Amino acid sequence: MTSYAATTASRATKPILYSTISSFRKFRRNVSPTQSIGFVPTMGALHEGHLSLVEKARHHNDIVIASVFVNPTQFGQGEDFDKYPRQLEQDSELLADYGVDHILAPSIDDMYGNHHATVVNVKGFDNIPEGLARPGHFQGVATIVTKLFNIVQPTNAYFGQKDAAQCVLIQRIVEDLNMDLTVVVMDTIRESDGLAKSSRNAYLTPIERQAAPVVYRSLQTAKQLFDQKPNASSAELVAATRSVLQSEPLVSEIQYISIDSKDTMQPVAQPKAGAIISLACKVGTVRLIDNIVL
Ligand SMILES: Nc1ncnc2c1ncn2[C@@H]1O[C@H](COP(=O)(O)OP(=O)(O)OP(=O)(O)O)[C@@H](O)[C@H]1O
Ligand SMILES: CC(C)(CO)[C@@H](O)C(=O)[O-]
Ligand code: BAL
Repeated sequence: MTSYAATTASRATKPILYSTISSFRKFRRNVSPTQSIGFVPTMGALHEGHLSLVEKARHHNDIVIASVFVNPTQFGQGEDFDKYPRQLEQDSELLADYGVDHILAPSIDDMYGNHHATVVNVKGFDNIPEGLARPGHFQGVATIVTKLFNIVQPTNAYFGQKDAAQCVLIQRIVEDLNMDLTVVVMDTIRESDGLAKSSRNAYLTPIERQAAPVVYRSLQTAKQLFDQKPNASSAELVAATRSVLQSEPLVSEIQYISIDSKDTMQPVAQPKAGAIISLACKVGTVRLIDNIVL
């Protein structure tokens, strides 16, 4: 990452934290239409992946807004909603260092109330591999992101390629619902050993953490095979990826390995350059996802 944080370490103004949608709206109504707003939605527990989005937003907008909201509707039964790390104070300090102007962190009650009945459902996403692995997840994401866009009304919104299907989903919503904003997708930020940064990496035990880079290594193996043999089928590339994952005893479950169109995230049998290979697996009990572009 570049050194924006270092140059702003002594930034005079701290971000303003809004814990209610109505207090945020009072501020938002007074923003001049000539000012651009960069928006970074997050679930908190921030790391350099999130901060790369903030950094980009800071460089390209007059005002930068981040949201911190652990959205219950995108977690399925038995998933980690309850234990998802929550550390708003520490996140606010990081966002201050990176030059964020405003933080929206509403409660679940404020966001959903008692009578919430509207959902946003983008056709097809229940049937892609990540949608099948997490039933209801994409409806939850589509609904909360639409709500956040309505509240924040950003000029530009920033998302990470690590959640590849989420990026395609959000681009679809913006186009289909004629939203007047630009979606910017940023590369996945990795640890030095290749593991994609993720808030959920904190769940890994030290020994699982040592094993976890196998995820990225397995994807790189597929990419190398594709580079050597551009007519390789998806089945061949998936088999190569699977065999690397299976060589690591701490990989306890492979949920899917899939090669998908970059525009729709629908699986393709014969990949072309630009297709995305993505996977979800468990290292110990921790579910990790990752992808790379072929
Ligand atoms: N390593 C990363 N590089 C770039 N962007 C990232 C990275 N990790 C997360 N993001 C992006 O940050 C935004 C907020 O993601 P989120 O708060 O879910 O973080 P996360 O670390 O992916 O958490 P999780 O553990 O839930 O996967 C999303 O747009 C996501 O794609
Ligand atoms: C976009 C998002 C903030 C919606 O809750 C979440 O899915 C995430 O953090 O990627
Ligand atoms: N990073 C995507 C949010 C989720 O896993 O629920």
